[in-house]
Amino acid sequence: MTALRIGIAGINGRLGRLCAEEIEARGLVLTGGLSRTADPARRITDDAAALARGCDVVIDVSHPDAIAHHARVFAEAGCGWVLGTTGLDDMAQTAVLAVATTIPVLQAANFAPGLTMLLDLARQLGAALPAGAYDAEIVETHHRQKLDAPSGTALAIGAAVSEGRGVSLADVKRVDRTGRRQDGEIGFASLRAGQIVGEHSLILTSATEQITLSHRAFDRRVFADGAVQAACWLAGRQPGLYGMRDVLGLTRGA
Ligand SMILES: NC(=O)C1=CN([C@@H]2O[C@H](COP(=O)(O)OP(=O)(O)OC[C@H]3O[C@@H](n4cnc5c(N)ncnc54)[C@H](OP(=O)(O)O)[C@@H]3O)[C@@H](O)[C@H]2O)C=CC1
Ligand SMILES: O=C(O)C1=N[C@H](C(=O)O)C[C@H](O)C1
Repeated sequence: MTALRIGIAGINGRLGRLCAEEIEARGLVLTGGLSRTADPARRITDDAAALARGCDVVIDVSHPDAIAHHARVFAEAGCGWVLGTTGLDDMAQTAVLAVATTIPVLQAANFAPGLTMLLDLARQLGAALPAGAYDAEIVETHHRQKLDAPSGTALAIGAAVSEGRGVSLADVKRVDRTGRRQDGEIGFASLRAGQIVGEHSLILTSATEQITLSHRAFDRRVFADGAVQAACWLAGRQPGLYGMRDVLGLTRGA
């Protein structure tokens, strides 16, 4: 059996570097990386197509502006795509969905297992606690270098609550909190400070009680570990769009 060949788009970034370490720690083959600055001595190319041709799976933790291009060239190369980059605009997200008919794509705003579980719980709470009685607010806190807001994870939590409520997040999402709160809104607040790795809370408040689901990542390795686990799981799968719950073998709960 030949060893799984994994590449990393965004290999010089905070998470990309840790994914490289995790691949090597597991004895897997790190084929190379993608950066805007090639470094052949470290097997780093600036050509996404060249990287993809030599890989079974590419872990993508790069930048939203690169995603539409990656979609095109990874589909041409026929490699698997573990996509953790967040902050995608509608065009990039549409490109991701389109190539998932050609190659296996695993998209996850958050590779941590605990957060994957939290999404299921958020959907259940959304379904159980009526929008007219329970106000949903999502608070996320990250390091000062983070580019996108709300975080991809916060949006995924909002989407899970919306799904439970049978509505589309786009119709109820509120980031600008000027004005009176309307029933059914899902509000987002983003804090940026220091080197905080990533914290998310979903707060549901009625007139008489409050329930909070919280997750705190205090070591970025939780994401690197999940990303590499996802790459191993994705290799050789049929084309399609997958998520971390598939990797964890979670079945749809009530
Ligand atoms: N799914 C998950 O669990 C997680 C997802 N993330 C997401 O992963 C992404 C990367 O995060 P992080 O590692 O902290 O970010 P970094 O900024 O540290 O790394 C991103 C890398 O992408 C490259 N890059 C920057 N701009 C561009 C561009 N315009 N086109 C192509 N490449 C570019 C840079 O490398 P170079 O200069 O070498 O080109 C940079 O090192 C973010 O979207 C973040 O939200 C982060 C943590 C967890
Ligand atoms: O940029 C980060 O750091 C993180 N980004 C992801 C997101 O936007 O949700 C996941 C994690 O919270 C860290």
